[in-house]
Amino acid sequence: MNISLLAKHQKLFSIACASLTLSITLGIGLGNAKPLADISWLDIIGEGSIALLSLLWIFFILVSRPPGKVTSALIIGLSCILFTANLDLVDEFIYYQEAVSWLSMIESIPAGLGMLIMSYALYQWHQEQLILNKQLQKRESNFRQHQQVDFITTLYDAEYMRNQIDTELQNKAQPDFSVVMLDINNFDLFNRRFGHELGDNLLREISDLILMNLRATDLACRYAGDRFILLFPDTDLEVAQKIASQIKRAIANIAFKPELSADPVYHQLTFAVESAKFGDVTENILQRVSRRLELFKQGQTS
Ligand SMILES: Nc1nc2c(ncn2[C@@H]2O[C@H](COP(=O)(O)OP(=O)(O)OP(=O)(O)O)[C@@H](O)[C@H]2O)c(=O)[nH]1
Repeated sequence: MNISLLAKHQKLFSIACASLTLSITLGIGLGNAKPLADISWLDIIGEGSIALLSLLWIFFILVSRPPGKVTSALIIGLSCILFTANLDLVDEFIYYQEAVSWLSMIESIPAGLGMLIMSYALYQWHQEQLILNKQLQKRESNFRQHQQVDFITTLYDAEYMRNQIDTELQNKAQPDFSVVMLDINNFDLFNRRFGHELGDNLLREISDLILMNLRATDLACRYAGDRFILLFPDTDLEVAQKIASQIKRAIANIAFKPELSADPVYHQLTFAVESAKFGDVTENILQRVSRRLELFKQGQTS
């Protein structure tokens, strides 16, 4: 839930408010109050809860979803339902005059329309989720654990990678996966020159570039500081090396422009690759790839 999202939904917020006020003023303005004895409190509870829940749903959608087609359709659909629910609620307290009996006849139309719009919104939401799932695939393997997500890059952390390597080792008698460790060169210098906040932005941008260059089955995690770790299932050393080189080239060719400056800063990565061996345990693989990376960093050869 993100209350600041409300500011991005001013139009949708106005539509929901308009539906609320219009239904109440229409109902009250065109009718006369019922005597207390004629009021059915059971109906009020039923119809009131529909109106209240529609309002709650509108609120939670507005503070949870970014602007877009799906959010708009959900709010417009719910506002129509809210309109009918409110008219229903209000007419528990009033009698309509003869001249406006049409109001009772048409009051359920917005709800029907709202359900139709909501159905369209839910279908679009489903399509949106399919696309998001595809993007998520490279960020997570077959297990979801949100506490293990790195706050800055939104990649999973080292612990998650350890669990995934454990799973790979347990699943196969002869392990056939490779692991790549990547480190940004001179990241400390970048931090000192441009500040930590821009350093965080750079980590995010590099994570996105890494993800773009992975295959659907690969997994990227943030290992520590300016270090990332990748898991390539069913992949030998040679192929892993090739993909890591593509990532390194992609990042080396991107012109990062910190502080709205037109002067680009280019970044180099150093990486090391290791393949799992028969009888390996996770920590051995991580130590090997980390040691190899340190060697490369000293010579800056990869
Ligand atoms: N902005 C930002 N900086 C971080 C974060 N985590 C670690 N760092 C910084 O990353 C830098 C890592 O420094 P080093 O390990 O010396 O890495 P380096 O400067 O790239 O040096 P080489 O790897 O030898 O090229 C330090 O300045 C840390 O403060 C983070 O989450 N955000």
